[in-house]
Amino acid sequence: MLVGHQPKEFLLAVSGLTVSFDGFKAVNDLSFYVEENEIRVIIGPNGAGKTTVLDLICGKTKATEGSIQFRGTELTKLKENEIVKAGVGRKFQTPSVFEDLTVFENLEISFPRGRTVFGSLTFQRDQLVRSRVGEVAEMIFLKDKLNTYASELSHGQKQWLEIGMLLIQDPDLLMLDEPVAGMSVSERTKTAELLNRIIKNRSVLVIEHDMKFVEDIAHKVTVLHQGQILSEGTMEKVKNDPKVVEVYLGH
Ligand SMILES: Nc1ncnc2c1ncn2[C@@H]1O[C@H](COP(=O)(O)OP(=O)(O)OP(=O)(O)O)[C@@H](O)[C@H]1O
Repeated sequence: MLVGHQPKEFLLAVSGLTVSFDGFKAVNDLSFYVEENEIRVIIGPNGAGKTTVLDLICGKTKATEGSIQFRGTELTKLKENEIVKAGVGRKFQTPSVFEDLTVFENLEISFPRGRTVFGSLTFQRDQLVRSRVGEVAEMIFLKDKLNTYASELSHGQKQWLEIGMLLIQDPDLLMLDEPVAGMSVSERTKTAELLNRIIKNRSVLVIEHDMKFVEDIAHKVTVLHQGQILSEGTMEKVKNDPKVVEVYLGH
């Protein structure tokens, strides 16, 4: 057993993770480890099990077997809302911002602990929320759009706003499913900049197909194929791995 050997600094330790859908193992005995302040990218062909891995971590899908340890907490036993409270934020592929609210309001309603605070604390809380909204808006390049309705934002700006709505909750692990799909080249560059900035306080787990973007952000890449790891390491290493070229990059 390697238990005593496993270093403590992993933020996320996935081991022996398996999920069967009517006997079909979409994720099959998968193990990988994400460090603090790491950007990990999961790549792989369609149907490899990438989205299912994020579904398992955020509790949307329950594991058939295996373990997901997050800072020592076993996530497979928790409900989705408990996993969010434990510090895991997940963004889905399509933006789900509130179109008829402004950027400010979208960020404000995402601030944790709800809006009802009684008595003298209200003022302090308002100040805190406003300053945090300002900080996050700056980070996601929307500082000058605070009063703009989300419906008027570009697709890329909506994606950033949704990242902001997660950031305002200060998660320790942020999971993003194809964050740059549909973005312009300059928006992609800015998104890479954004991710590199936000990992000072957290780790990021990204599913991505855009290899240029993966090169720009990944500290480490995990290549999935048929629910298992085909290859793992730096982008340089995996892109030169003949197995990866054969099943994914060569196509
Ligand atoms: N709830 C479910 N019930 C049955 N089968 C499922 C379910 N969720 C996923 N699958 C199957 O598991 C496999 C992995 O799907 P998944 O969406 O995780 O792949 P992916 O790597 O994210 O693919 P893509 O790049 O196309 O998004 C697919 O064959 C899919 O049909």
